[in-house]
Amino acid sequence: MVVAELSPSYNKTSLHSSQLSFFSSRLSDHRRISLPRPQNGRRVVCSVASNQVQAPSPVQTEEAKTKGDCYGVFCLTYDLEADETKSWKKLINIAVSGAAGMISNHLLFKLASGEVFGPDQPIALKLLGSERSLQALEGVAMELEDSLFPLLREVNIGIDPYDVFQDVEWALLIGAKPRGPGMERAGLLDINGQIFAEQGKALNAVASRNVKVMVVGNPCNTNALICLKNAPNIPAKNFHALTRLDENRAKCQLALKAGVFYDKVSNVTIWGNHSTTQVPDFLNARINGIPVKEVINDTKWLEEEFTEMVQNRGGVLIKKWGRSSAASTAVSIVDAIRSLVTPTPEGDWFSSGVYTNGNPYGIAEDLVFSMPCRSKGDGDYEFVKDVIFDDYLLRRISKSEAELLAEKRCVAHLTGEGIAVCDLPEDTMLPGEV
Ligand SMILES: NC(=O)C1=CN([C@@H]2O[C@H](COP(=O)(O)OP(=O)(O)OC[C@H]3O[C@@H](n4cnc5c(N)ncnc54)[C@H](OP(=O)(O)O)[C@@H]3O)[C@@H](O)[C@H]2O)C=CC1
Ligand SMILES: O=C([O-])CC(=O)C(=O)O
Repeated sequence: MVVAELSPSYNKTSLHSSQLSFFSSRLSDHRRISLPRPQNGRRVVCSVASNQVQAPSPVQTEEAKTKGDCYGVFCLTYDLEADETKSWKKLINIAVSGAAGMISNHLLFKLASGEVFGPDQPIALKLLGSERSLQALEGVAMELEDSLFPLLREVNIGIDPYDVFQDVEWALLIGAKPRGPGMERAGLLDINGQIFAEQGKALNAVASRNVKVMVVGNPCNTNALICLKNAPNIPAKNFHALTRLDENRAKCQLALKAGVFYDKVSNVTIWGNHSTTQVPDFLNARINGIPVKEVINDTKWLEEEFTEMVQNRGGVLIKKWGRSSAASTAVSIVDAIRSLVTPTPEGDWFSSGVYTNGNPYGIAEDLVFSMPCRSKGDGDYEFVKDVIFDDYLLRRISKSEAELLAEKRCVAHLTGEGIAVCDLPEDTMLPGEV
């Protein structure tokens, strides 16, 4: 009996799910919770169907028949085709790791509301946690249930990336160990690198072949590099390290200095690593379409105060707030995804940490480096060609490049490139560590 194998947390979730009778008649719902493999290796997949009136009849579909260890009502699958969802797009699967963490707590609700992928895009959320967070993940799933999001068609929680990443079209990799007091950057690179090596392998094995991967967990550039190296069957171009928060921070500071609202600031690139060596580019940035240096006639402020303010913004916020940026990070993940699924406005661009092979800027190949990108809105992107450089910008970019090359040597054991040599030029900080 499957029921006998289930943990108390399972029962709690299933009970709760049955309370979904408030769901409108239009919203036939189908949710799954995949729990860790029990000791005997049998996987439990539970789906919970909920409806109030005129519900489509539950049917034993092929999928249901193959569910194996399902029990009673959890084996039922509703026929979504029979539902009033014909004007909706095909459901997409989105995995989120660190789903019980602070950033996810903001992000998941934005994803489920339609704010990210649009009001006609139903989604399935696949939440990846760990033994320590499984119960918290159930709490997250309960809050998602209680929010009655029409577009949220499935929620699946699990701790095995090979289950959770099955067929995902987007993987938002947020979970990572925070750097604790006294921990060297090399130690963080190794611990988190192992998480991302494992997740890269899992994506390679079971995700959609064109999955787009957004790495948020720090140190995100090198984590993204490790992840893509462990996923050779997925195009390296599909991996991103989140530097959009840095871009947003830079836009805010430029707007403040110029006395304009921040929607007037465009063409802001963050170059390099998501660390204190990152380079917010004021040379190519524009305010009201005019080069920033013509609007803010204060090179010393731009080179020193502005640059350091952006580089250190995360740390200053932690000192005030007592925890790292979570809401604004979630907003920036939304921005980063939307920049890939909607066409970039004419003449503008966005920053993302992407694979350097084929870049037109002379940046060393085989790194994940933040650069200016443009998208047609098809999930893909291209490098921006019309950017200019001066000595200051090149010098700063080289410093961030050197840091990422050193980080790469430090994780060679995780990228299949031999023995790691960890000789970091200086123990640089994450933006939140300063
Ligand atoms: N790129 C960017 O711009 C930014 C990146 N970040 C980074 O995003 C990540 C997540 O931040 P946030 O959501 O605030 O963090 P939280 O601490 O709230 O959540 C992090 C999650 O990471 C998971 N985790 C994975 N491995 C470990 C481990 N060994 N020890 C502890 N937790 C682990 C935990 O989930 P579980 O137990 O389920 O695995 C935890 O819920 C961090 O790495 C942070 O530095 C933050 C802000 C900006
Ligand atoms: O260091 C952290 O965890 C937070 C971070 O990346 C940021 O605020 O940019």
